[in-house]
Amino acid sequence: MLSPVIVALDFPDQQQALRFAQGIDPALCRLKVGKELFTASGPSVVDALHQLGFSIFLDLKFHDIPNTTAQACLAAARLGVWMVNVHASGGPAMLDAARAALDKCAKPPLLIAVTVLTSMDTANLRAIGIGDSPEAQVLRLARLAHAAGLDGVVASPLEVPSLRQALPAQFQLVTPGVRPSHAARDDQQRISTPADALRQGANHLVIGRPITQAADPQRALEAILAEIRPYLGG
Ligand SMILES: O=C(O)c1cc(=O)[nH]c(=O)n1[C@@H]1O[C@H](COP(=O)(O)O)[C@@H](O)[C@H]1O
Repeated sequence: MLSPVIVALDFPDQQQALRFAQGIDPALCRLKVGKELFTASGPSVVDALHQLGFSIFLDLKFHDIPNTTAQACLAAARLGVWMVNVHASGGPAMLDAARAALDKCAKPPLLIAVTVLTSMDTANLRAIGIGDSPEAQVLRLARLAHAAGLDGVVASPLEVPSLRQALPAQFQLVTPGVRPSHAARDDQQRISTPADALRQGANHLVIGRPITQAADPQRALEAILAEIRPYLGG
């Protein structure tokens, strides 16, 4: 089974991340290395996770001038990761530069754009000068990302239906803010269950604390997979 679950490895250091990863079957999920873990441990954690057999989403959400972003994407590609991301709000020139840089790679990682963070709601958007709803802003940024030739976007599960309608089927939808019905919401605002996200057309589910903080993470992962099995293609 090609699992849609990407476990967010939000740990403070490599030792804790590897201890967690050693208790998880790489056939059941991919792993996401984000800012906390990568800042603490650097590329060595990516190498170690590759050696354990995991595919890695390097989630550093690059957002900078086009040249800097493009070079950062290339550096990520050299680590052999499966997926990298940038902020769509970096604008068309930045997205084009990231795409052009990765197109030079023999085997480029998937290039994904973050739209509106799942921790943001209408009030937060208004506070940074955006009067549109999260859904309208997500759609605008996703169209920009698609026009620049990116492989997909990160958005909350709540926007998946409108994104699926507006963009081609092969455009990848990566959804954090996913919570099994029994789990705490934490700091996420725009959430849904794993089954709902897939039913609406999400391709990949990013799930952190409901798995990483579980008493038995492998069991928590298996329970989520059992819940979503009816919605998996193939
Ligand atoms: O790019 C992401 O992965 C991301 C984008 C977003 O809009 N919201 C979001 O929560 N994430 C990431 O998804 C993960 C969610 O973790 P949990 O809230 O613990 O499930 C974290 O690692 C976030 O950095």
